[in-house]
Amino acid sequence: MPVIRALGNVAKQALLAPACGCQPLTVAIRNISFSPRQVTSGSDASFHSVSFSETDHPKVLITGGLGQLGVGLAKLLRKRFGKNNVILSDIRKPPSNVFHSGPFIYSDILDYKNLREIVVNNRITWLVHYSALLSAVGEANVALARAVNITGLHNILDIAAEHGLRLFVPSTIGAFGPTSPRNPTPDLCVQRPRTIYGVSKVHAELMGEYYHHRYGLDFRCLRYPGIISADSQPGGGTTDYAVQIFHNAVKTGKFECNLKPDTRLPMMYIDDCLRATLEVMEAPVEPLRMRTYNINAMSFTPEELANEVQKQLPDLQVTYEIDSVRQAIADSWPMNFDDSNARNDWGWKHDYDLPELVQTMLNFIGSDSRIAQAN
Ligand SMILES: NC(=O)c1ccc[n+]([C@@H]2O[C@H](COP(=O)([O-])OP(=O)(O)OC[C@H]3O[C@@H](n4cnc5c(N)ncnc54)[C@H](O)[C@@H]3O)[C@@H](O)[C@H]2O)c1
Ligand SMILES: C[C@@H](O)[C@H](N)C(=O)O
Repeated sequence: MPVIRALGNVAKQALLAPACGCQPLTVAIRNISFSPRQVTSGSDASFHSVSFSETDHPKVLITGGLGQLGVGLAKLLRKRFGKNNVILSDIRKPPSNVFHSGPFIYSDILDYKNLREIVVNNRITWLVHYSALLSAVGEANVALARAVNITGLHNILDIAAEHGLRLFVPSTIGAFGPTSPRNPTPDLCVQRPRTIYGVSKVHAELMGEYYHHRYGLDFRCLRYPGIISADSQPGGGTTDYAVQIFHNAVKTGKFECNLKPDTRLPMMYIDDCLRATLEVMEAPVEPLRMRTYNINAMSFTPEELANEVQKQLPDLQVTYEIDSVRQAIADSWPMNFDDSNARNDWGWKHDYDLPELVQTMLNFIGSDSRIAQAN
């Protein structure tokens, strides 16, 4: 493949002569949807040029879509872009309501060719990469977390660069560690997390930004706080207690918390999180001074959350049985998140503070359990 070899030579020259600057190379690469994997492997794959008119809706693929966040995001994006323009994917079997609500496809992010086939056959233009092992589950299975969160991400980056996709990868408050400023934590500061989850997310931030600067990849990343949702279960994180308390409060009136009562962490209601994701994906390029932004809504401790729930359900009894792994993780994470750059650059604004969050969660779970009892 002479074109690929020629590109490889250009890339080598650019690396050997950094004084020339990489901008011309970046522009050339961007225009032909260059994939670093194609050049280094010398594969026979052809280049793809994806052109869409301004009025076309994006064609979106969501990986890891059956977790806490993916189904809600698919619903939001389908409302905006049309049901068939948003494909959910995962390695798990979808429940029937999800299967019947729009396109679903099997996709293992560790299988590069399968991913490429899906992107090509469905003419994907936006990729939302949700697959991951979260903080607590990751510590219990470091090898798998490393494979999914790091090797999987490499596949995603290469596919996105190769096919000129707009790529969203969420990061997290977990991308910070005990040596980061914790109250508040700004966008740019020391990031030395102590979990495989955090390490893999810092890696994702850096690799995405590198691909953006080096190859022109349209990479967008938000660092989410702990996300709280009523109709989807968290996948094994440190902030899961803040979801479980609502279910237990409604169903049993008792909750055993696995974090200490004064553990303060940034949190957000799922509707705010998903709206932020859509907004940053739709944002024009010009105001995006950075490619990775903190977003925040509120910060609270288990005790403060319990007090707010008890305003509605005064009989709720909360006890504490500390999980040492989760506690150590939480103690190394931000207590308050500084998201002023997101607010200034692309207009981020949250809707839900603690009282609205609690009211909304209890309404949702309460009505859900009343329906279940009636059936
Ligand atoms: N939920 C939160 O509080 C939160 C906070 C910050 C960041 N995030 C990030 O948002 C994203 C979505 O989070 P979530 O809470 O929905 O996660 P989750 O753990 O609930 O779901 C992750 C999904 O990834 C899938 N998956 C695992 N291995 C896979 C593979 N090899 N190929 C394809 N899919 C695979 C799982 O089956 C699962 O459905 C993650 O990247 C997470 O790090 C979440
Ligand atoms: C904070 C977030 O990344 C996830 N909910 C976790 O606790 O692991």
